[in-house]
Amino acid sequence: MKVIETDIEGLLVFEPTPHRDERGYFTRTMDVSILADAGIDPAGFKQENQSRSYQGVVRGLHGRSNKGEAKLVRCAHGAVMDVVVDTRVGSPTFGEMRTFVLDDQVHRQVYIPRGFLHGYQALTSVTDFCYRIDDFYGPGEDTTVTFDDPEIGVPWPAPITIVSERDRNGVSWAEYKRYLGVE
Ligand SMILES: Cc1cn([C@H]2C[C@H](O)[C@@H](COP(=O)(O)OP(=O)(O)O[C@H]3O[C@@H](C)C(=O)[C@@H](O)[C@H]3O)O2)c(=O)[nH]c1=O
Repeated sequence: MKVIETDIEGLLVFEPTPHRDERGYFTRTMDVSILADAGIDPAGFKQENQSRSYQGVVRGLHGRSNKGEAKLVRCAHGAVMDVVVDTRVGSPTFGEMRTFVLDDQVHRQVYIPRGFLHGYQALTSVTDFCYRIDDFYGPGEDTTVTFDDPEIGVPWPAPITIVSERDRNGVSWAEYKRYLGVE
């Protein structure tokens, strides 16, 4: 499993080595020693979640108030375009967005530290997305910035088919920055 640092502090990509044969494939999806070497406490994860999305579905951009929530995300079936936005006040990359294609071929995972917005678009007819989070679900702490905020400008690669009510009612990035005490 390769650990790839990105140009955003703390944002890491994990790239396993899948073994393919006539039956299908085998891949490791988590290794506590590799996580620990990368500075991530594997015991810190409290929940693992899985969601299924149909082609074109967009989820996000989601954040969490108070201390935030770190995530280790991957696409178990199909493909997504994953997107993160650094919302850590004082970070040199505050407000910057990065995107990653995650799929069931390369099996890359992204570790998203606390203090980011996160979202993704399903690119395949049936898309299963799995992620660990380092805190228990806190519905009262959900925050949502609108997926189509023009200032953030996420380059969603496919026609958008379904967006939840929560996500349709997200706030603008300008409003979120005011909430963070920026600008
Ligand atoms: C995330 C979550 C949702 N739920 C419930 C709440 C609701 O009834 C239903 C669907 O929730 P949501 O619409 O918020 O699900 P979803 O839009 O998939 O939310 C997720 O989006 C991606 C982009 C993330 O980054 C995740 O952290 C999470 O926010 O599941 C839980 O019970 N536990 C959880 O941990």
